Amino acid sequence: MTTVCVHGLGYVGLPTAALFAHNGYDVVGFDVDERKLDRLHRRDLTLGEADLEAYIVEALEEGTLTPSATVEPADVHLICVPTPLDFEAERADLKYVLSAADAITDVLREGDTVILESTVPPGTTEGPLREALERSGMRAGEDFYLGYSPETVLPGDILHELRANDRFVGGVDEHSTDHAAALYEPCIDGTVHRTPDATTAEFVKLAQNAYRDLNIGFANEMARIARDYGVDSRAAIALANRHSRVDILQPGPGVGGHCLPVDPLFFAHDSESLDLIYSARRVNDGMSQYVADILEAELGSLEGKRVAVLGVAYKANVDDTRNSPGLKLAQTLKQATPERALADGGLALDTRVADPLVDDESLDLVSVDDAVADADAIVVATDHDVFRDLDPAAIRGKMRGNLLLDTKGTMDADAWTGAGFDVVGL
Ligand SMILES: NC(=O)c1ccc[n+]([C@@H]2O[C@H](COP(=O)([O-])OP(=O)(O)OC[C@H]3O[C@@H](n4cnc5c(N)ncnc54)[C@H](O)[C@@H]3O)[C@@H](O)[C@H]2O)c1
Ligand SMILES: CC(=O)N[C@@H]1[C@@H](OP(=O)(O)OP(=O)(O)OC[C@H]2O[C@@H](n3ccc(=O)[nH]c3=O)[C@H](O)[C@@H]2O)O[C@H](CO)[C@@H](O)[C@@H]1O
Repeated sequence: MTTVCVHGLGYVGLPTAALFAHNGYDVVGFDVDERKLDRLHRRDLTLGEADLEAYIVEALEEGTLTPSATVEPADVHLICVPTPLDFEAERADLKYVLSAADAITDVLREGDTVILESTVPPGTTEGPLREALERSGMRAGEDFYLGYSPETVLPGDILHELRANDRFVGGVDEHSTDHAAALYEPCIDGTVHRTPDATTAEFVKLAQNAYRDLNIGFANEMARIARDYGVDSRAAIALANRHSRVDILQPGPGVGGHCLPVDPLFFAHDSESLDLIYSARRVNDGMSQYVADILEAELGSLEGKRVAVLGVAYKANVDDTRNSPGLKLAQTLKQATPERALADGGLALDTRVADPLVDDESLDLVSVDDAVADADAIVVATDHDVFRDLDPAAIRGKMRGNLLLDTKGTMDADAWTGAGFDVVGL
């Protein structure tokens, strides 16, 4: 039986380990975080995706997936470790990838395959990763196989996308590409595309996320322009999308998560040709200030006002707050009352933040009821289903004011207007 060692059991590595374990491979999951391994041994999974949790637990129960605190020799090593970006330097921090490579070097045998799945700047597999692995004394493409295959699953729908998405696989030579592709082919329903080389596969991953960030940036710019013309941006976008060659995404309070605000900037690692990519980042990052400006315009002034921000998960129906637009908006609002006004005896803006899906003591969250109590305005920053179930009349009864600023276009505007709200969107 082919043995696989997965390095890094996070959002990407754990589902991937389970995928291989369910498809006839004998999988060891290695992570440097012993608490994570402990939780896996106790079957304590909190991924927020029930079908995925069941799938992982099944692999653990069947013994085809074994969590391990040591790196084991294996026919295949899959690297799924973090690749943070140093925003100032615009350089990816490859220390986790290189430390995984060092660990692999200790157990690497002739004929083994190493595949990097983490998102990285183009050239990482052919360059630093290859160099680190060849310290074993073996040559990539000759003594062992080396390739890159990006993960493209959408958080919120990971199990389905893990099996359904097409995959891109590029090796440092043709044999490496073939070995890596043959590994994934029996496990997924999507097509495995062989890319000309590893660098192209790395590039494709970044292109996908940069394109999505750009498209959302365009939608956000449309929303700003539409407001200037008194046009409903979402209605206009829906109509524009009726054209078979137009597919504009939706405006919102910013682009959050672990990937879209970060990955496009990986292109800057060894290129100075970025332009639109920076513009999209600027537009998307500017949305929290834009939403704060709309709020101020609608309320007349922010001084002494109470605002409820609903939603700090970075997107609908997840509990992940990394690069959260809702948190950034709350932060922007907290800094919104000018010091001058405060010095003149003015009152600061009181912002209260709620998200029933997020359980994080460091965030100072309150319940939705507490957030809206005596509030002048509600700003919806995440399109969770639970917010659509809120009762507008009951909420109106608790509030001082009647403004609903729905940045995601998710609430039933007629129902909220009917309950006495002024509903404003992006
Ligand atoms: N989260 C996503 O939706 C997503 C999707 C596609 C690609 N990616 C990319 O996949 C990579 C992993 O992301 P993630 O979200 O799974 O990260 P994560 O933080 O959830 O998990 C990474 C895991 O790696 C472990 N780790 C760190 N160094 C290690 C080492 N040397 N050896 C073994 N384990 C180590 C950490 O303890 C952690 O458990 C990143 O490059 C990310 O950009 C993420
Ligand atoms: C190309 C692509 O599809 N990549 C996906 C992406 O996953 P993600 O979860 O980060 O992506 P999104 O769901 O797009 O959310 C991001 C933010 O954009 C906001 N948004 C979204 C749509 C819209 O119309 N208007 C918006 O404003 C949303 O609220 C949220 O804040 O990266 C993963 C890791 O690389 C990939 O694996 C995964 O395939």
